[in-house]
Amino acid sequence: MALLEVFNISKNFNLKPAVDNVSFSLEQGQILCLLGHSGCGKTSLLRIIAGLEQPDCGRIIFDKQDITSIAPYQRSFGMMFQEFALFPHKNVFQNVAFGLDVRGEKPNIKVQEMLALVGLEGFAKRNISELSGGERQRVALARSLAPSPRLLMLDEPLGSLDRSLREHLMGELRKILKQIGMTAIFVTHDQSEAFTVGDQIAVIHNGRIMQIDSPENLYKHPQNTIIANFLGFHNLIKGRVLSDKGVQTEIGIFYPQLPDLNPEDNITLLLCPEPVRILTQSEQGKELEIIITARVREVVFQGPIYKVTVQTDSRMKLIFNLSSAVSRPDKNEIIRLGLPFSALLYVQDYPASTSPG
Ligand SMILES: Nc1ncnc2c1ncn2[C@@H]1O[C@H](COP(=O)(O)OP(=O)(O)OP(=O)(O)O)[C@@H](O)[C@H]1O
Repeated sequence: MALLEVFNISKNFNLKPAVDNVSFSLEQGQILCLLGHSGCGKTSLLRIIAGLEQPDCGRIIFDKQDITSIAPYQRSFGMMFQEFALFPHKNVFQNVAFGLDVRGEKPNIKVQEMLALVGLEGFAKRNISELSGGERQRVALARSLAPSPRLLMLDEPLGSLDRSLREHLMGELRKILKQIGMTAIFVTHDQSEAFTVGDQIAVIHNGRIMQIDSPENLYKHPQNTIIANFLGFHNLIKGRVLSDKGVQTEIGIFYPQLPDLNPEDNITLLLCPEPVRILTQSEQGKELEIIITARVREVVFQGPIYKVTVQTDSRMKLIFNLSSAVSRPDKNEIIRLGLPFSALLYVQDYPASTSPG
């Protein structure tokens, strides 16, 4: 049974849709990430759920109650923003106690509990100016969790931190939210953040949800070209459906799993960048393997992988992730690459003739 249900929410600003017919549901204790480029409508959607903005149409149900029109404070939701706005003149304890004070609750035990939860025991008397960026974010998290919100909304909470700290804190954040079973919506434009923190990810484009899925499903089965591009997949290959359900492309005829399509339909296939291997000169490809012969154009070492750009005879550029445990291919070398057939996926063109679900 879903805790939060959002039905057909839309919101226009100056006649332009910021949120466009969005529906989704969220179970108790789940973390949903709203992922998308700047300006795609993530914050607007969050503000509508928080009650800070009224939708033009649609309904929001929380714990079986229609909350679409009720005031933000009556929703008992928590929020944490990138500009965490801690009170600089109050110490750590007073900051975390803020939401409890407002409700007239005695803060002592709860504040200590929250500081322990975020790994800041012993920090209660510190001034905010004496904290690092990461410690401030922990205080902000403790402050938003202290009043035990029914739903926590986080808008780019790690955006202002440097990369290594962000990477550390995103894992911590998920652990903390899971430890207390908090239901949360987390807004980010950063794919790795969404993959680390979310149970579910909703990819948003022009105010619409393109796909809502687990991180793994999203990565393994991006449904359309917008999502594939957003996830950083480069190998999008145009093709034409043949009468035997094969697909004619510039680099050969393939037989990927296809939805119900007609012969002569023009479609796009995604060739995933991994797993891929280089075949030796004499080696035959394995059964059920796609083989591509191409010239190496660029090799970039990225730790566990080489990012290898190759160019086929038909001048198509493709990019693959090759394990850096094998020897580095040379620039201009002609190589044969082997990929499993499962690396070739059908992706819907977007915008398409039919709108996404
Ligand atoms: N109060 C407002 N008045 C007018 N236009 C607005 C308002 N709030 C948002 N918009 C517009 O709605 C669109 C979506 O904005 P929103 O802030 O929701 O996007 P976002 O995905 O959160 O972006 P970012 O990641 O940059 O914060 C943008 O085009 C923005 O300019």
